[in-house]
Amino acid sequence: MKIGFGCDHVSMTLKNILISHLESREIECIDYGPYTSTSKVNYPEYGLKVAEAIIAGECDRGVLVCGTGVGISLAANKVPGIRAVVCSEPYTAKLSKEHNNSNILSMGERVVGAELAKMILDSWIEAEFEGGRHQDRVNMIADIERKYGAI
Ligand SMILES: O=C[C@H](O)[C@H](O)[C@H](O)COP(=O)(O)O
Repeated sequence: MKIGFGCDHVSMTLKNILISHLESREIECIDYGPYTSTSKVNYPEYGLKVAEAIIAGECDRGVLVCGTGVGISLAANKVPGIRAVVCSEPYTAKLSKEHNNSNILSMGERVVGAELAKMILDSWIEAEFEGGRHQDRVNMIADIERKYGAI
């Protein structure tokens, strides 16, 4: 499994901690930036980079971090086929994969501590989409994208 990472200027510390955590589990990570925290950046740019990398098949899933996890996930969700979720506890992260087939997990560096963030990430990485009735509902989300000409 290959995981793409993106963040903004307030969330590089948590991004780097999460990359090291997954690498220690021998999970391949691709960092789509930013790579320095010296200047302010705009989260939509990095949400888009990771979302497009998933759609292009460069990585299987993505992890995004900003102050709250909200802005960067909103941006990623504008890319058709992306289902990005903001989580601040492991239960929602797990169910977002099992039921909603989320392909991006987003968290807030100003919201969750590093140890909790690792737990949230682990529960999401280990979860698998259950399909069945949940596939029908995910298909209905794609129908909404189709209705508005996004796919
Ligand atoms: O949803 C947006 C994120 O939380 C951003 O990380 C946040 O808005 C950045 O704020 P500032 O530019 O004031 O550091």
